[in-house]
Amino acid sequence: MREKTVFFKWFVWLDSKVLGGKELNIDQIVRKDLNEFQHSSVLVYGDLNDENITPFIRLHSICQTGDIFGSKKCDCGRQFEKSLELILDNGSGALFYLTDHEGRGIGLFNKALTYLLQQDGLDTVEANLELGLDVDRRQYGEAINILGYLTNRPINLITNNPLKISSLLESQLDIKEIIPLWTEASEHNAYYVQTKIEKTGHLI
Ligand SMILES: Nc1nc2c(ncn2[C@@H]2O[C@H](COP(=O)(O)OP(=O)(O)OP(=O)(O)O)[C@@H](O)[C@H]2O)c(=O)[nH]1
Repeated sequence: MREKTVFFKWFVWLDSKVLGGKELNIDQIVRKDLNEFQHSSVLVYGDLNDENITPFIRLHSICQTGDIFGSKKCDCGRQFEKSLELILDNGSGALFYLTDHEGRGIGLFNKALTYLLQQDGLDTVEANLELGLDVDRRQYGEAINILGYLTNRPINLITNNPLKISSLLESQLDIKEIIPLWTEASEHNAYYVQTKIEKTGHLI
């Protein structure tokens, strides 16, 4: 754990769909009840446009159980901490916290249902399928758009996920390097991590 205090810039955005597709001014926006919407946001460290540093970018999918409650069933919480450490060590970068990605896009309630199935021995992929849900329905377009406002420079992407990489490459982002993000496996998440490697093709 770091002792040093570090400063980030923090940005949150609003999808115009939430405003009924209308252009509203701030006075009109504050009077709307936006509480029912989960908003994603991004922490920015250093200067993303510094020509001497390629920023490290992490698109982190929300995981209430792992990131907030510290569940060891998955590796999400430790990945969150480690990606921030990588960004700090690099000197510039951004961590997007994507709130419509819970459970790889199936939502928290359905993720809880998959946990019940996993208790009966199904793996994390089989459990989604057993419920008739996609294995992964996450979209990255919103984060990619916001990243475009922050920088047009090449980036290094922190991930092991091949789907994430292909989505970003399809959107013409200039990715210089993929920064792997494995954390120490424990007896609690070994099956989860193994499933990521064997079934969803996460890169070793
Ligand atoms: N459906 C489902 N989702 C889970 C489960 N455990 C964690 N998640 C979600 O998985 C998402 C993270 O996906 P991961 O596969 O761990 O990692 P990734 O984002 O694909 O890849 P990296 O960029 O390498 O971290 C988060 O949204 C978690 O809420 C589970 O058992 N079932």
